[in-house]
Amino acid sequence: MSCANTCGSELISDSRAWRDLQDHVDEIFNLHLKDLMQDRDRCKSMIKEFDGIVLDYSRQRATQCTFSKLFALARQAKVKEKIDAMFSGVHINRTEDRPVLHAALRAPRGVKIICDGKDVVPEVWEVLDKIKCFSDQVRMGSWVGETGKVLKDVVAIGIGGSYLGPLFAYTALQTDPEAAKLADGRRLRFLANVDPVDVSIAINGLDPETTLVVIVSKTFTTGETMLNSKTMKSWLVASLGPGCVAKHMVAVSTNLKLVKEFGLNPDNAFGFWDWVGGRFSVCSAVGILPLALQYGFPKVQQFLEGAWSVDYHFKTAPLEDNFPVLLGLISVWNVSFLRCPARAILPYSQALQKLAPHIQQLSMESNGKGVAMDGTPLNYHAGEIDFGEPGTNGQHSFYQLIHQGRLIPCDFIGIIKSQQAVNLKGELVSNHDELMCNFFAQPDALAYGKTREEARKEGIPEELVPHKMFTGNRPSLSILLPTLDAYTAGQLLALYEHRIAVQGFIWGINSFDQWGVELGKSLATKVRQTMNKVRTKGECVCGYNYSTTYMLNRFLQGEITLLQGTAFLLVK
Ligand SMILES: O=P(O)(O)OC[C@H]1O[C@H](O)[C@H](O)[C@@H](O)[C@@H]1O
Repeated sequence: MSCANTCGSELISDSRAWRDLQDHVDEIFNLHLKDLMQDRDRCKSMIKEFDGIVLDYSRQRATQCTFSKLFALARQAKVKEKIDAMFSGVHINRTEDRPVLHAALRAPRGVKIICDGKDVVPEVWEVLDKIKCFSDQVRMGSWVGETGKVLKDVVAIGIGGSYLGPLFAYTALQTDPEAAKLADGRRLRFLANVDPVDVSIAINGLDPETTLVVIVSKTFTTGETMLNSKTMKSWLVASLGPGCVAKHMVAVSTNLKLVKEFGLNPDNAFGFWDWVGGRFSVCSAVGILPLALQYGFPKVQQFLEGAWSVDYHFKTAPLEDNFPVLLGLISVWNVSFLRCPARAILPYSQALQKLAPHIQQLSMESNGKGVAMDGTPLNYHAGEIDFGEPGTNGQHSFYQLIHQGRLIPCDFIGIIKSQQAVNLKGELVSNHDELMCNFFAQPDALAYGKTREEARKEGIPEELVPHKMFTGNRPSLSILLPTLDAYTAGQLLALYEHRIAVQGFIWGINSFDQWGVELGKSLATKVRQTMNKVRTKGECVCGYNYSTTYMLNRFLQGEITLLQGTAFLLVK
């Protein structure tokens, strides 16, 4: 029974557009991609270009009729109206009563984006101008450390949305020749995990005299970031004295009160706003400050321009030509109708190695929800499991499952002109062409497969035929970018950000909160108190179930065993 009948609430699954798609699934299950790919007109209608990006979604298990039905679903879910509401500063993050305006972070000067009666773009540029000024000073050596040395190394402390997006962008530009030149002599490290091992990796080879620490935390309360910040502060102070903090530590946060309480000068803080969700904050000071310190502000501005190009397209293009809408609809089709549990993100570029980890948070934290906006439990799955690796590494790892195991729609991302050209004499193709051969081969291998007859024709022994045949009919889409630079990295970021929002708009969920991460955090607080009492007062572990009590005791006693073991070794 649909919820509409029991509690007066409408889920998208109650709509005719949804049921129409459900009825259409069997028709699609009877078709094979190898046949669909014969239809040139169909393929032609499923290849689109926008601002240098080529999107080919002809290898989706879908016909033109499927897409008409998907557009009807988008209209039913009021996707266009929701996009407009987002760009107009409506509080679409209803559970937190906040607007969702990360697009305003990359709006060019002069564009007006009104939020609660106020144009937010001038405030955005005030912070960007401050970042430009500060990063120029540090890079040019007019802002120096406690002992007068240039601060050539940066450690950016932050986790989740205050880490993954900036890391993606940093890595994408690291091997871009122009960006690399701008970063010459500088190092940017990220410190996310509260694991002391991560601290030791972050500071390995760094000198406190030449290191600037940037604390990045939207709330300035995240346990991991706060402990790492204190650890880094003590590392700096131990060698440079307490007065060094003003020159060696700055912060990015929406909570400037807590920044001050931490002991930082508010002048050394770069603000942003509640209307920027953590995982959507790459284009705020969260990403822009560390990236500008590494690559210089003008380079990072190109990243903002690339993202804005997609923002503007998303806001203005009709549904049928709108890349994020198309991508979002494809994912809804695969998850909710073809029942695919996951999505593989497969960039054929080593520089995009941190794309999948960023999308994991962006997508799974946004759409991993069980109730609709009004609290009604969903009777369909929202969200998917995102994972991926750069090609061809993934091919030698998990592609087996994608070719012969589970049905996993794949995003293939290719680059026309590599950041690094290597052309060896005597080789059939250049190294980048070699990489891209795989980008072109894999989608067809997945779509066409290999029949029993084809396997037999190859002379494969009969008993091995079932093992060496491929069912095919496995969906993928391909995105081809002209090059990988700051601009296209920004485009790619915005494409995924908006695609994920579209999925949430259709599923009727709130993609902009993340209450699901809270429960584990609050239980950890209880464990922290227990650990402290056991270690400092010798109290016993109590108030937990048998399993947790056992494991906690084992952990707490383990240290003693280890110490005894060490002592034994010493005695020996
Ligand atoms: O930026 P912060 O406030 O430190 O938050 C860092 C991260 O922690 C939380 O647990 C959330 O799940 C993330 O969405 C957030 O990005």
